[in-house]
Formats: sequence, C-alpha cells, structure tokens
Amino acid sequence: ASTAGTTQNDKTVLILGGGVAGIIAARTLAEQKVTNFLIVEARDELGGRMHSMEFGAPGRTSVIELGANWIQGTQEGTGPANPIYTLAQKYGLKAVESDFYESVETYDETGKVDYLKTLNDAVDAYTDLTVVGGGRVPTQQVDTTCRTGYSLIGVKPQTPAEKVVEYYVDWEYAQTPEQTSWIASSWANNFTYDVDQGGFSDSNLLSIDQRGFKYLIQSEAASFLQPSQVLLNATVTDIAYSSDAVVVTLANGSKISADYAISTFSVGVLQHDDVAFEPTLPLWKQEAIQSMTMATYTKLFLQFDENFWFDTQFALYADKVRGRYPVWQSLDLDGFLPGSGIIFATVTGDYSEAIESLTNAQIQTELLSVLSAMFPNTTIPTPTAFFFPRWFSDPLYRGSYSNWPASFVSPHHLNLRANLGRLWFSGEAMSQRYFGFLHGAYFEGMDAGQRVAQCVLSGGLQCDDLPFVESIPNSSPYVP
Ligand SMILES: Cc1cc2nc3c(=O)[nH]c(=O)nc-3n(C[C@H](O)[C@H](O)[C@H](O)COP(=O)(O)OP(=O)(O)OC[C@H]3O[C@@H](n4cnc5c(N)ncnc54)[C@H](O)[C@@H]3O)c2cc1C
Repeated sequence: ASTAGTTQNDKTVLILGGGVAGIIAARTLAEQKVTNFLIVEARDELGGRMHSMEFGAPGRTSVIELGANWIQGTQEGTGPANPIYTLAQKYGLKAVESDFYESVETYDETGKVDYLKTLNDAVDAYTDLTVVGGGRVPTQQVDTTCRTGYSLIGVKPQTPAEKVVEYYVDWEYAQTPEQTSWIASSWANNFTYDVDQGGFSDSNLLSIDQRGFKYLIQSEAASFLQPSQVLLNATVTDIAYSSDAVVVTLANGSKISADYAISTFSVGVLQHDDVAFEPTLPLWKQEAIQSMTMATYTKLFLQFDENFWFDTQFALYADKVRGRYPVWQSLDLDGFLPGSGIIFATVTGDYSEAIESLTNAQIQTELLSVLSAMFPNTTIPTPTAFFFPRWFSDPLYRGSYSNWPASFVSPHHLNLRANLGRLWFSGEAMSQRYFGFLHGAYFEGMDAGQRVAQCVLSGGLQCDDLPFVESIPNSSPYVP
C-alpha cells in the first residue's frame, strides 16, 4: 500500500475508512468492474474495529481481540448464513462455541454464590422481552425502552444478583435497558439469532485465532485489492461534497477528488466533528446522526502467572453498583488459550466512558479488588500484564458500536443512510436490522457498493438517491 503524502486525483470512488464496510464496498465495486477506487484509512492496517493485539509478559504472549470477537449467529442447515461466518469458513478461522448459559459461575461481593436459577429466569425473561418487543411492529405500537418493556412483562430487578443477570441487554447493546430501544433491539436480536424470524442461528463463535479475528477480512481484502487501491496512514479531515464530485482533504494537507465517495466512519466520528463537512451537513442529517447513540463496550485484560479463578468460560459478578465489572471471561481454558494466564472483564455504556478518564493503575487496583471479593480465600497476585482499549476517547471511533435509542424513529434511520449528492454513507450504524454487528457493516458495505456501482456504470443516469425526510413530524403531537 502507498502512504500519505501522495496526492491522488481523478478517482471514480473514494471509500473513506478501511473496516468491514469499506472493504466489502470495495469488493462490490471491483466485482462490477469499477476499479478506479481508493480506500483511505487513517490507521496502518485494514480491519477497523476488528482489531487484535499481542498481549502478555515477554515470552508469554497471546493475540487478543480489543474489538469484535464473536461471530454472532452462524447458520442453521442450509438457511441464511451470517456472511462473517462464511468468511470464517473460507479462511479457516479458529473460533470456538461460546456458551454463556452452560459455562458460567456466579459471584457477588462475598465470593461465590449460586444464583444460576435467577440467571436462567433472566434468560427466559429476555426471550419474552424480544418476542413482545418484536410483536409491537405488526401492531404498529410506539417504541419505548427495554426498561419499560421489562416492567411490562413483570421483570423488576431489585437485588444486585437480579440486576447483574439482566445485564445481558447491556452486554449485547453496550448500554442499559433505559438507553436501549425495545423494538430495535428485539429486531436486531431476532434477525440475528432467531431462525424462525429469518435469523442465522442462536450460536456465538468466539475467535481465538492467533492470526487475529481481523485475518478473515484482511485476507478477503488481499484477494481482490491492488496496492494502488489503498492509502493507509491517511486521516481525512474535511469532506467537500456536491452533486458533481467529492473532494477529501487529508491531515497532511493533500486533497483527493472523486466522482463519488462512500463514508464508512462510525456514527461516533460523525457526531464529534472529527471530520468537517463542506457545506455543513443539513439539519435533517445532523438530527439523524446526533439521535443515534455510539455506545462503548470495553474489555479489560489481565494476565497472571497462575490461573486461580473459575474453570467455566464465564463468571458473573454482582456488585452493589449495577454495571461495575459484571462479566468475566477466562481464556486460560482447554479449547481456548490454555496456559495463557489471561482473564478479562467487560464493562459497557456510561461505566466504560467513566473509566476512560482514570489511569491504568487506578483501574487495575479496582479490578484486583473485585477479584479479591470474588475469591476471598485467595491472595490475588500482581498481574504480569494489563491492558484495555479506550474506544470512547479514540478519534477514529468515539465508542465501540451504535445502539438505537427509543427516541430514534424510523425516519431518522432513513435520514442517517441517505446520500448527499455524490456522498454516500455506510458502516454498521446504517443497518436497520443488524446495527452494531460485523454482519451489519458487511451488508451495508455491499449495499453502498452496489448503489454507487450503479451510479458509475450508468454514467450517473440511473443513480437512485436514497429517500430522506426534511422534517420528521411527531405522529402523536403534544396538544397544548
Ligand atoms: C469492543 C468491541 C466489541 C465488538 N464486538 C463485536 C462482536 O463480538 N461481534 C460483532 O459482530 N461485532 C462486534 N463489534 C462491532 C463491529 O466491530 C463493528 O460493527 C464493525 O467492525 C464496524 O465496521 P465498519 O466498517 O462499519 O466501521 P469501522 O471498522 O470503524 O471502519 C471505519 C474505518 O474508518 C477509519 N477512520 C475513522 N476516522 C477516519 C478518518 N478521519 N480518516 C481516515 N480513516 C478514518 C477507522 O480507522 C476504521 O478503520 C464490536 C466492536 C467493538 C469496538
């Protein structure tokens, strides 16, 4: 790949961002023989939020996943396949069945406490929540939050254990039930996991491939991309768009012009003005961008000399504070990364954002105090390595993935996806059914690639603009 500093001109299509959506958009263009495109990516590699790193004390490292880790929903029989699962098969990715419900222990601030029955009840409650939430679509009922939904199906958690078992919503959508749309989350769940609703399957595969989960998308990129079609280490600062062209300015001051551009930047990047638009985005577009949420999901990795913890894949920890280091996962396990000495905790949402302002030392101390509570009879040793990514502070992401709030209505979704002249928008957040997922990014990349290819191949004559709504009316207005 070439590096920043070269001014490129006269591209047919610029693809802004080299994550799953960007790579699949590029592949779709290439399949249609539109080859004069350029992927512009700020980082030094492709993959975006598929981001792995070597972790551990010198001489004892393993590759861990800072971003996406699971293939969520695979395939049942000859039914629809998750395209990420198809790529995993194509490239022989090493991934293992991740079985939360069958392989979990439960803890609270006094140590190991068995509340598995409460957990099983919560699993049933979550299924109910998605069935009833999905049922609001055909009856055209208004959206509301998962919290309201839970209350309406009679689930009102009081104790720390009842609260942590309900954390499943946060763990999937990276925000609390209060912050999450009941209908949209039910849809995303059903279209991904529920075969009867067109979903792939209810299984989750965790990548433990030591080439990194990103290996599959980087291999797919290598299968069709020419070096001249990728520009790495190139940060976009400005996008000037019109009905004739798009001109992109890079951090080094150089400009690249093209007939069309596809932005795949996260909705967090769009929200934070990390990239300036010329002209300023219309208000209907701004409202859509600011009405979606960029949530944060944070994995905190620890390595120890010896494994002193649970033998299951997962443990739940019920703290008095809901969301305080609730989910723990062991990688030091047969079939995973045995002997790695690695365990990690997950936090989400506001808790993720809050800890990003603490120092690593402060957070490590907190994690060790939680482990001391979980294992009161063990002297917790000093970790040999500790790391966590700050997704929310990172100007290339500003969070981990989008979450659809109850106040985000269907026309907002139209407006989020709509093109502005020659500038198109793609990426996981644009997916109505699969926002937040790798497969959402994949399908959106394909869709944008197809639409732009049609524009190019028809010489602009059969270029179907996506619809948008100038002003979104309240379907049930307040009556003064
Ligand atoms: C912690 C975490 C856990 C996740 N877990 C899962 C999971 O288990 N399963 C699952 O299916 N999904 C998961 N996801 C979501 C999944 O990773 C995303 O949906 C998907 O990778 C998004 O792809 P994308 O192409 O839309 O965006 P991105 O991957 O963000 O691609 C956009 C690209 O644009 C680049 N960029 C940004 N700003 C600029 C700029 N100014 N100039 C140039 N380049 C720029 C970025 O570097 C990036 O490469 C997770 C995400 C995170 C962060």
